[in-house]
Amino acid sequence: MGELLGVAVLGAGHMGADHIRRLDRVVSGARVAAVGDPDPARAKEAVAGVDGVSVHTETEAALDAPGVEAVLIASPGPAHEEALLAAFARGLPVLCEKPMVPESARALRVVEAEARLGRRLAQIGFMRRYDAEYLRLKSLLDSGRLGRPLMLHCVHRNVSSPPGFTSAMLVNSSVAHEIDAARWLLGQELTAVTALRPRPSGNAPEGLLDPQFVLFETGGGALVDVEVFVNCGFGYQVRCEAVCEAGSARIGEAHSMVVTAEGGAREEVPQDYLVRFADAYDREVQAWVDATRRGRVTGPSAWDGYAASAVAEAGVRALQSGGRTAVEFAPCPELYPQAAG
Ligand SMILES: NC(=O)C1=CN([C@@H]2O[C@H](COP(=O)(O)OP(=O)(O)OC[C@H]3O[C@@H](n4cnc5c(N)ncnc54)[C@H](O)[C@@H]3O)[C@@H](O)[C@H]2O)C=CC1
Ligand SMILES: O=C1[C@@H](O)[C@H](O)[C@@H](O)[C@H](O)[C@H]1O
Repeated sequence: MGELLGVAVLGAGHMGADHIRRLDRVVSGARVAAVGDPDPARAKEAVAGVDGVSVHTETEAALDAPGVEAVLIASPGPAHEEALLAAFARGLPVLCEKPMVPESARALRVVEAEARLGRRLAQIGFMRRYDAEYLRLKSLLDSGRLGRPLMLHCVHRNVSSPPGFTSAMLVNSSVAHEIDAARWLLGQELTAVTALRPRPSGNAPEGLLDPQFVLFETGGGALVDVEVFVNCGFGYQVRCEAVCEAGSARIGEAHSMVVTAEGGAREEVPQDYLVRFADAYDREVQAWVDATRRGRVTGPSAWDGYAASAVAEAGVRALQSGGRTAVEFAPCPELYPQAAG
């Protein structure tokens, strides 16, 4: 391994460009060695000012480029399976943006490929596990001070959805974060889901079921509800309140500035996830680089990625049918000791 971990970044769009900047200027111990994106203009724009990086339009060429020792996948979800399997075939450690693979059958193929290797190579980009507020909530719940958790009430709002965002993506791209966070916070699997569709907002693109209200049941008897609203228009808001036997705890309101002036108080609302979760992405990527340089793989696993996809898939079926839908899981390979979270 070189002095700095050489990373190939696949996908140089919104997230990929931000991760390239992060690897180049924020985290220590790594450098961007190669970028792969079928759109060379986008790739070149993302690497402007980055030294020693080669740009490729093919995944394989980026992974085989000189100096590549690890891979960060930030291409669209449907491209992740191929990229993960190509990284596994080369024994390269991977940080893969969520959703690991949107379809659960294909996500399972990734789990099975890693299990065949007999060692973990993949960390999945559920960055909320690295957010300071989520970490405090997790630590409080784990301490038992509030007793057993009974319910999580979650809110997930985006200013607007990107072009091509579908009704299913509200569940398998946006609520995917709450699915992982709930499994991790509660240490319980999500076993059934019901999805309700209120009247769509007039601000949502024609045909998009936005907002949605998604209710999960857990194996331990808790309930998790999520309001997801990806064209709310006013800001990026992610909240979570845990209601337990002996108290409740709420996160998601403490990261903005309140300006008091001219006879009133105005609270700033972040406009997107790159602002709200900036510290979480930094910690996530630093933890990945540090672990990789020590030859270890930590953080959310390929199994967590598969489980999130299986739960989200049941959520999409529930959205279509309007009924309660049970989640079906494949058996968990021994490589992943903790099935839930
Ligand atoms: N953790 C988080 O909070 C967030 C995660 N994401 C995830 O990051 C990933 C990328 O999302 P965005 O950057 O918003 O998308 P984007 O559409 O802005 O960028 C995607 C880029 O990937 C490129 N691309 C397409 N096919 C490719 C392939 N086969 N190999 C390599 N590159 C390819 C496109 O040309 C484009 O430059 C998705 O998985 C998304 O769910 C996105 C936003 C936030
Ligand atoms: O992962 C993300 C996006 O892909 C998704 O579309 C957004 O709804 C989330 O807020 C963001 O964190």
